[in-house]
Amino acid sequence: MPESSGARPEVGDELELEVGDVAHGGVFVARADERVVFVSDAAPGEVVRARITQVKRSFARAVALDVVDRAHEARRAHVWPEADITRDPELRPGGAEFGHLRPDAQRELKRRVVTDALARFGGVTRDVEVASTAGDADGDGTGWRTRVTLHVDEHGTVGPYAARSHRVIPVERLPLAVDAIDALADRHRTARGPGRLEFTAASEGEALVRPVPDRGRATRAGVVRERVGAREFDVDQDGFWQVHRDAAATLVGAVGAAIDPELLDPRAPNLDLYGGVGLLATSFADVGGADVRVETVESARAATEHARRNLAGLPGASAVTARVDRYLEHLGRDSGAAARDAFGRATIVLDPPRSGAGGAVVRSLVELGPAQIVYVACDPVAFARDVGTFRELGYEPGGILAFDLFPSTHHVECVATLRPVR
Ligand SMILES: C[S@@+](CC[C@H](N)C(=O)[O-])C[C@H]1O[C@@H](n2cnc3c(N)ncnc32)[C@H](O)[C@@H]1O
Repeated sequence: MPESSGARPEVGDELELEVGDVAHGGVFVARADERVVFVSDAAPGEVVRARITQVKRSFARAVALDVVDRAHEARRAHVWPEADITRDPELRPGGAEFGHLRPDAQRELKRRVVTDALARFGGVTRDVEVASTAGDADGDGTGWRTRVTLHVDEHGTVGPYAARSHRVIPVERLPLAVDAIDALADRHRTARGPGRLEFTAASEGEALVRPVPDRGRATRAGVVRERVGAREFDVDQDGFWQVHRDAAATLVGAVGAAIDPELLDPRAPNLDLYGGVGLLATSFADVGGADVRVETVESARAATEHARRNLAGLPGASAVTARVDRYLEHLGRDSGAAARDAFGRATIVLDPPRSGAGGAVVRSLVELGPAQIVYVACDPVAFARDVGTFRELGYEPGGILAFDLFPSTHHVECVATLRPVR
């Protein structure tokens, strides 16, 4: 067993650490001098030599320099050679925290994070399996990103940032990106800086790059076309779209499967909250037909305008630009008894940003009393907190699914159904 030095760790210290379980954020828990140390580039059970990179009052951070003993059975050479443990940590690009482990082991770690978050913050004891997308079943965790941002430093060097830093790291390849972006980025190794380059590979057309300088004007973002099954969606080059090449289809299918058709009233005021360009509004039509009433609510006006056009083939669909919290407050305040009764028959899908919906939005949703809620979440802790609030207010989770829509990173997507306990 490695020994603790007994002294408070300092930034730059190199220690031998015994690595425990995974924590949220792509790091692993170890201890030095009774202090929790979150170690990156490690794996549970390993003994690593690690360098302390940050010391806070209640915890420290460290990065693994090499594995001293008990290398994890799923450890492999990192899919991004520049991010490998054999490199100086200062020169490792960030954004692929699990790339040193085989995909099955990555999904097992994500399972533990989701399961633990649900128990701790949501009070839900549930083992949630993490599924790969159909296209990734035999994959190695590469070739999936259709959106990539690279940074340009003041010398014109292009690359990702190092982990927890704004230092640009030049790299030979972008293994997590789809081939079209990898090839295009190869032709943009230097650029006029400082600023960033935004790469997009939509389902239709060539991959695109858009320079966004820190000073001065960026070129105007164009519109790209995405295809999901037989449907097409226009989206601004700088607007939100699910990043994994299979994510949109996976989520439309998962939300459609999560909506109970028996509870979907086609004439109720159904809602698709945080709707973007209208992607998940189409799940309502998949379950209940093109005439199902559904309003998609999104704060970015440009996205809502696309949503209106993207959903034009669905007569029951509408799109409004609004912040969800204000939209729900307004509904709660201004609805008469008949409208409130109608909300009791509604199905509501919500897909908030990483920070989750938050207590106020959850309370407003529960006040509307919908028949069923489908919650799509990209942060397990924010999701679990919101599930906890739903439960306090009388909505219980039914099925909870998780998908590995961000292979080789620590991110994971969850989809939960919530119903009132009547
Ligand atoms: C995770 S994305 C989901 C988009 C869409 N459901 C999809 O799958 O393509 C979250 C969306 O919420 C929007 N958004 C963020 N905060 C919001 C708010 N307070 N009210 C309404 N929309 C918001 C963002 O612009 C973004 O389009």
